[in-house]
Amino acid sequence: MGAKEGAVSPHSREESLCIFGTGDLGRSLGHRLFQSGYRVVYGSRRPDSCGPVPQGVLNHAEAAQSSRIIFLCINREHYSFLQALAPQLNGKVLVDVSNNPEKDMFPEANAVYLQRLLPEAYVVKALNTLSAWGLQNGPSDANRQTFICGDSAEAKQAVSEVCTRLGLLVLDRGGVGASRELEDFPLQLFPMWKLPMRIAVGLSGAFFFYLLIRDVIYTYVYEGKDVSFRILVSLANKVFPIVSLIMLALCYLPGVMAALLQLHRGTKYRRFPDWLDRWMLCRKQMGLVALALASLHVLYTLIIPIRYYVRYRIGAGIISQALKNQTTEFFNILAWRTDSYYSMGVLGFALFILLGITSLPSVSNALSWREFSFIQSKLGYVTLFLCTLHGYLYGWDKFLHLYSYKWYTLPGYMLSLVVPTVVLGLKLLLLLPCVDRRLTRIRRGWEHTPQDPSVQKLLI
Ligand SMILES: NC(=O)C1=CN([C@@H]2O[C@H](COP(=O)(O)OP(=O)(O)OC[C@H]3O[C@@H](n4cnc5c(N)ncnc54)[C@H](OP(=O)(O)O)[C@@H]3O)[C@@H](O)[C@H]2O)C=CC1
Ligand SMILES: [Fe+3]
Repeated sequence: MGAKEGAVSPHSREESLCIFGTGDLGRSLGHRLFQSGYRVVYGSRRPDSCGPVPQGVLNHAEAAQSSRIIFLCINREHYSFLQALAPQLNGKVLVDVSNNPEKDMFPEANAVYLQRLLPEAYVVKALNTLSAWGLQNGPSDANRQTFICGDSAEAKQAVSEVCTRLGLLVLDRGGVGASRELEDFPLQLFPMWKLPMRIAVGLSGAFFFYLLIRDVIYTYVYEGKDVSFRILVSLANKVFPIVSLIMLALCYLPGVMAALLQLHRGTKYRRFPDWLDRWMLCRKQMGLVALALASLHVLYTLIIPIRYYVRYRIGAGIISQALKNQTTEFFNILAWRTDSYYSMGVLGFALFILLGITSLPSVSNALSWREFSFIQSKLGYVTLFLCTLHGYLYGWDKFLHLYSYKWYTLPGYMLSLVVPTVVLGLKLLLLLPCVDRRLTRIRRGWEHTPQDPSVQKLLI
C-alpha cells in the first residue's frame, strides 16, 4: 500500500475540494464547504446549464484535476461513467456519499462497487447518514455524527479532517467492507424502538380488552348498568399504569436472567442467546416507553377530582348522608393506606424520571460508568420496588379477599404485579451473600470451566 498511500498527503484549508453532481446534496455540501473556508470546484455533465452553485463548475475531467478529494454526489446507478475518467481519478480520494432507496438492491455495497470500478483510487464512504437539508442548516445535535469507512487510513484521515472542519463528529467504522452497514443506516426507522413499541401495543391491547370485558361488559350483562363512559378515563388509567409497571419490570428481567444464566453455566465466557442480547439492547427504549405510560397515569390521576362522574358521586353521597342525618366515621387505617400508596407512587415516579433523564445521551455522556450503572441499576431496582409497592398498597384490602375472585375476575393491576414481583424476588435471590460472591467470581473471570472447548477458544 506504501506507494499508493503516499499519493494522499494532508491537505491545507486553501486546497480546493471537488464535488461531482450539482443536485440537492452536491449543492448543500458545496455550500457548507464554502462557508467553512474551502474552495469548491464542481464537476458536472452540463457545466454551462446546471444553474447557480456556490462556486465554479467545470466538466468532470477538468474538475477532477483541481482536487485530491472528490465528493461523488451522484446516484450509484450512474457510477459506470466514472470508469472512463480513470486516468484523472487514479490516486484520488473518492468520497462515496450514496444511499439506496431499498435494502439489498445490489449484490455489493455502493462503495465496494466503486472501488471495484476504480481500483487505483482511494474510496472512502462518508456523509451518507446526513441529509441535504441537515447539511444546509448547519450542525445541530441531531445530525452531527457521520460514519466513515475505507481501506486507506490516510484517505480516511483526509476526509475526516474536512468533516471535522464542517463541525461533524466522525466515527470510524473500519474498512470499505463496512460500507454495507453504513448504507443500511438511513433505511432503518427507529430500529431499537420496534420491540418495545410492539410489547407496549400488545400489552395495552390485551389489558384493554380484559378490562373492557371485566369492568364494562360484565357490569352491563349482570347488573344492567351502562358504564361505558368509563372507557375513556377509568379504563385508560388502569391500562397505562399496568403496562408501564410490566415494562419497567421487563427492563430488569433480562439482566436478572443473564445473571442466572451465568450462574448456571459457571462462566461468563459464553455468548447469551440472541433473543436475550436483543432484549438487553432495547432496555433503554423499553424504559422510556414505560416512563411515557407512567406519565400518562399521573396526568389521568390528576384529572380525577374534576371529572363529572366523580363530582356527581361525591355530591350525591354528601346529600344522601345529609338527608339521612348520617356522618362517616374517619378510618385511620384507610388514611394511612391511601397516603402510603400515593407517596410510594410519587417517589417511584420521581425516581423513574431520574432514570429517564440519565438515559439521555447528553446526560449519560457526562456520567462515569460507575455513576451511570449506580443510577440505572441500583436506583432502577428501587424505582421498580416503589412502583410495585404502590400497586400492592392500592389493592391492600382486595388482596385480603383474593380467594373471592375467580381467575377471570381478578383486577387488572393484580395481574400486572406478577412480573415485577418475580423480578424483585429473583433480584433478592441474587443479592444473597453466597450467590452474590459466586456471581462476582464468575464476572471477574476467576471461575470458568477451562475444559469447555468454547471457553478455551475465548481464552486463547
Ligand atoms: N439528498 C440527500 O439528502 C442525500 C443524498 N445522498 C446521496 O447523494 C447522492 C446524490 O443525491 P441527490 O443530490 O439528492 O440527487 P440528485 O438527483 O438531486 O442529484 C444527482 C446529481 O447527479 C448527477 N447525475 C445525474 N445523472 C447522471 C448521470 N447519468 N451521469 C452522471 N451524473 C449524473 C447530476 O448532476 P449534474 O447534472 O451536475 O451532472 C445530478 O444533479 C445519491 O447517491 C444519494 O443517495 C446521501 C445522503 C443524503
Ligand atoms: Fe397508580
